Amino acid sequence: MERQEAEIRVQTLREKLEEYGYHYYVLDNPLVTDAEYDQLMQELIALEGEHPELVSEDSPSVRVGGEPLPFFEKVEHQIPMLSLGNAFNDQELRDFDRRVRERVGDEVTYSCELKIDGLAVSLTYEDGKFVRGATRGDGTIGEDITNNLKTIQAIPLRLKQPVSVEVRGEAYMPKNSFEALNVAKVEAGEEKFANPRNAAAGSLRQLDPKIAAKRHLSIFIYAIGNAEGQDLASHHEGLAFLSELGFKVNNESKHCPTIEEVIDYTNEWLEKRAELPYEIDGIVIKVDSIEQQKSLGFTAKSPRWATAFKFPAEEVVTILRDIELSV
Ligand SMILES: CC(C)(CNC(=O)c1ccc(Oc2ccccc2)cc1)c1ccc2c(N)nc(N)nc2n1
Repeated sequence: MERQEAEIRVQTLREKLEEYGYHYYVLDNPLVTDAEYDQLMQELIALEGEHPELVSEDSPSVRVGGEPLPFFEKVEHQIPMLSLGNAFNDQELRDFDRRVRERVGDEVTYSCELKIDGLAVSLTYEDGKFVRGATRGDGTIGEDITNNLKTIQAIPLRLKQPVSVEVRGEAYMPKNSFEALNVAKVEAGEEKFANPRNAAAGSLRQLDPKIAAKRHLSIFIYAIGNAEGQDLASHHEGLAFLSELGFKVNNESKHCPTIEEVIDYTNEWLEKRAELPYEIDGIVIKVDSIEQQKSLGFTAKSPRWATAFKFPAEEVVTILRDIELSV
């Protein structure tokens, strides 16, 4: 195929793969079969191999992973990745609500989200292009794992709007990928991973992105770092904005007008968590109003306007349920 024709075909393939990838990995709603997707990807990789001058760093082909790195560079988060305070029972949730009301008054509503049991990462986009991804690290300094994150199909290489934004999310390994990986580990005589969180962290710490590419990781985006730049009034508007940009946002989040509804939501998901295709270790509760978030501010390392309601480890709940059933 001569160059001009190849250039047009490469562009067409990129657009198709980007659209198909978005529907399959972000919307969980495939437009084509895996075989058709893989066939188009192999055609793109072959054409880029014949015409190296056509390769660009935001081509979908980078998702199969490039060359291994000797080590990971350190990177400083422009906006710190803060941690969350914890609540372990309903009373501690009511205490959180009381402290919030003491500062902002009684007109407060909450946004509740599933707390995905994975690895917190930060993604930086310039003019809509994915330019850097990093681990949380100590909240200020993380490790540059851009090449590994590019292999996560749910991470857009190009946003639907050419905005410069820094977002945070939880990279995770779905339960079925975790089970399959551990079967392969046992067959290879290797040590199994203890849980999907360790498996996701271990995959993203690989210096060879071709290994990360085979681990079928995914991600849910849950915060805009430089939210100051956007004129968003509420947290749930922020989540809608992230979704409009093309990010995968968890759709189980719920707007809860009162702390009693927050408590109902935590009980609902403590019961339903086993049905989810990924592991969660709790619920994150955030004051929904950005203005109220600003007046609540932060402690040394956490927002006063958010907390995490922690669930007991999943296997413990399973054993307890078995005991209850047996008596
Ligand atoms: C609330 C926040 C801590 C994110 N927010 C931030 O990291 C953050 C960081 C600086 C901010 O503003 C500052 C800017 C400059 C200096 C200090 C703060 C605001 C928010 C958080 C942490 C973990 C989460 C998790 N595991 N799951 C979900 N679903 N949500 C989560 N949300």
